[in-house]
Amino acid sequence: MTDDTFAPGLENVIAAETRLSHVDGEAGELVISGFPVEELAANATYEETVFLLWNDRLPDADELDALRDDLAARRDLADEAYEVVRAAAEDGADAMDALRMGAASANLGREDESPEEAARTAVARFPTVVAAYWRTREGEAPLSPREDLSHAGNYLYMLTGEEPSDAEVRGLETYLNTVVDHGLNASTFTARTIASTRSDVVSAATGAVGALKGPLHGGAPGPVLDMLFEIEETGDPEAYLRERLASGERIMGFGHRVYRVRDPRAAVLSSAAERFYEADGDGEFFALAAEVEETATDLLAEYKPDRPLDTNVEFYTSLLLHGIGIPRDLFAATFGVSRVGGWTAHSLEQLEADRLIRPRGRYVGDADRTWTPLDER
Ligand SMILES: CC(=O)SCCNC(=O)CCNC(=O)[C@H](O)C(C)(C)COP(=O)(O)OP(=O)(O)OC[C@H]1O[C@@H](n2cnc3c(N)ncnc32)[C@H](O)[C@@H]1OP(=O)(O)O
Ligand SMILES: O=C([O-])CC(=O)C(=O)O
Repeated sequence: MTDDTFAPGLENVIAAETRLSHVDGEAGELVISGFPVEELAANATYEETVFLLWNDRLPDADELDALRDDLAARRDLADEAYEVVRAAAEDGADAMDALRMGAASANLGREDESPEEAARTAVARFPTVVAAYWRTREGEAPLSPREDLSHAGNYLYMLTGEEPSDAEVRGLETYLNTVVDHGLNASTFTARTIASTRSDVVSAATGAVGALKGPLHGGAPGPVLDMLFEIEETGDPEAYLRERLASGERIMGFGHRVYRVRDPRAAVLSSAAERFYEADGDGEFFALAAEVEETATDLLAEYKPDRPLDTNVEFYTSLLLHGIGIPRDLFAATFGVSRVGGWTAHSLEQLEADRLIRPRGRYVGDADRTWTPLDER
């Protein structure tokens, strides 16, 4: 017997078993490989986080050194991959399109790698793709990755050409750890679907970039920052937000498929971000953002009383990344630089499960057409 239950958007459908992360949407809690996000985000390096996801335990000191060295040695792209990224930047592609093209080329010269090795190659090379794109777009030559810097530190170095401060590295690591994995979100589901066909990890990560790009998923933080600057200009958060809501627009950085309360990652990112604004004497901008958050949640309750809509991860992502100095146009791609850790771990888990993902559709088209020859239509 077949079950004809239709779940548009697959809402509440359990499509995989995973040990990687658990999202409790009612309580507003996120557990990543056994750790509350608050604990992991603030303490781990990104290398420790990906080790944890790939191995289901924390590394000891030797294992961590070995992973750091291995990732660092994989950072540089093949010349042909740099060409792809350069062509994308010179053609005016946005960062997510460039990342998709670069991701697809990330294992050039290494196509024979095992799934575990391909996972490391993808994680190691995503920052190089994004930084090479950015430098080219800014009219500067891409910088070679530095093996002596951490994953996060090297990404910042490749973007700016300067060695980042410890605070910037810690801020970025907190961000990368916070957003590395989040249940069966759209891009992760995409990666798992691709892996379920016994395809490869780099293909899975490349498809996932395409899913992350959309404004309902990873594309929101750029528009959040634009909104905050526009509100700073007008000086009237309530009037601005009312106008948006009255015209039926969605407020970026709010609402979530699973959370019915404030996304726990908002608190983690907000406290990491606040330090940068205070240190830079820009506390007023941070305070404005907090006022916008409060006003937006009040107005969302007024305009959408039937649906609890609260702050999601993207609101404070925009503030933290801006505070660290990541360019606005790279926010979504920097999300990809983190989430590739989750995508690769899910791909490995799905390869292990070895079950083709293939739901059904409910056919709502015509059922009784007869063919009309071309000259009679
Ligand atoms: C990392 C991430 O992916 S986090 C999400 C990042 N995306 C954003 O911030 C974009 C803004 N938010 C949204 O578009 C949505 O809240 C989503 C896509 C994240 C989740 O949406 P869904 O679970 O599909 O909720 P759904 O679309 O059913 O929304 C329910 C109702 O709330 C409204 N709503 C949801 N989010 C918002 C919002 N941010 N602003 C205004 N209204 C909203 C919808 O318009 C809908 O109203 P309706 O029933 O009157 O049509
Ligand atoms: O879980 C989701 O649907 C979206 C999200 O917050 C994420 O991918 O981090």
